[in-house]
Amino acid sequence: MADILTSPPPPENKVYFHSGSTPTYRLVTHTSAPITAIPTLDISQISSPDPSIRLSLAKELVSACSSCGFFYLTGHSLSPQLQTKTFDVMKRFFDLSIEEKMDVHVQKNPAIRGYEPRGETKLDPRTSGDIKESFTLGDCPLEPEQSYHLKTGHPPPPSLTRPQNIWPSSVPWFRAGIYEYYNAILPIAMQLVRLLALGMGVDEEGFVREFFEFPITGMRPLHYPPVEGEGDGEGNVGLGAHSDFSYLTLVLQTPSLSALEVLTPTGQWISVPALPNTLVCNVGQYLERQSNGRFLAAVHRVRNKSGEERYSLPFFLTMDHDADVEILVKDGEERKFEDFNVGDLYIRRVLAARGKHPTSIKYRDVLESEWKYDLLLG
Ligand SMILES: O=C(O)CCC(=O)C(=O)O
Ligand SMILES: [Fe+2]
Repeated sequence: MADILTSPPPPENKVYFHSGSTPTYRLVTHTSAPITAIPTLDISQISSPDPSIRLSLAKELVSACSSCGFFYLTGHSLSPQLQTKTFDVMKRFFDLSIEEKMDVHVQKNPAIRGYEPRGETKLDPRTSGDIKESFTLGDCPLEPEQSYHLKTGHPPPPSLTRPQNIWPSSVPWFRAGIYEYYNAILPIAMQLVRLLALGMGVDEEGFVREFFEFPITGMRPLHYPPVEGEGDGEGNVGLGAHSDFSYLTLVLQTPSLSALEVLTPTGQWISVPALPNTLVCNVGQYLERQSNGRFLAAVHRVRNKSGEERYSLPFFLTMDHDADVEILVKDGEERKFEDFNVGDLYIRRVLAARGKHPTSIKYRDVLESEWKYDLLLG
């Protein structure tokens, strides 16, 4: 079945963006009232013994995911100290010399993770490249910080012979600092998953067991230098318009700067300024699919016109790479997506998004239907 987002575009009322592989567009609707700001979900009462409080949070979350696909998250357990320390760690990393950073360049890692300098990616083809630098890491059963054995009850697969992340060995504080944040944000993302399950009317425990035992995760420290100009064309896009290749994304951004912009369902770009002690969260393509399009993988971009250096840290939660996902089609609803295997979909998107990487080149002549998540392991 054709993916609704990649079938031939109608003549007007559409916005183009990058979805990880093929050029994609989204129709602009004119039916709902315009959204001028994203909603806020305050989860400070998430552990309340009163089930009605959790249920009402779950309903708020479902409403945020279906109305705009983006929301602010407050009342979470990330301490202000950890947030400050994490920004410090990111700044120190990006302040290293380009030679030191290129030592962990993404091309040196078969698992397609590592450092990417300014201008190397181009999510919007009209630009000369995204004006940001980044460092990508992700799930790895071999890295002790991720407690694979504890989470799954079994040791890492013996076929896995080397770690999937690469780390700059001369600056151990970077790995330590990034993992401190990773291990604080993952449980918050899982709190949202449980709320979503409750909100969608499925059994929470079963949902987590089936899809989130040792999920695909990604984290990407980002540095955006300031850019000039009003237009969204060449030269001034930090990160081009895209929807996320995740289930849920939680972003920490430099406090008090405005740079992130979200495309509302009615087609307006709205600013999502950083608020103190507040995360920005969004629905990714996996959740959009699983929910049969009821939840929106909202399109967003970054333009840092603040005149200051901006740092941000998205945490991308996906699902277990071996999970088979059935689309939750409601009675009377038209099915919009095919059921899918998480790892197969993931690898297709990753290879397409990094076409010049040695791993992508190696598998270029292999049938796409034969690509498996294991490509990243080996
Ligand atoms: O920098 C940000 O605020 C957002 C980053 C983002 O959208 C991404 O990495 O997918
Ligand atoms: Fe994104």
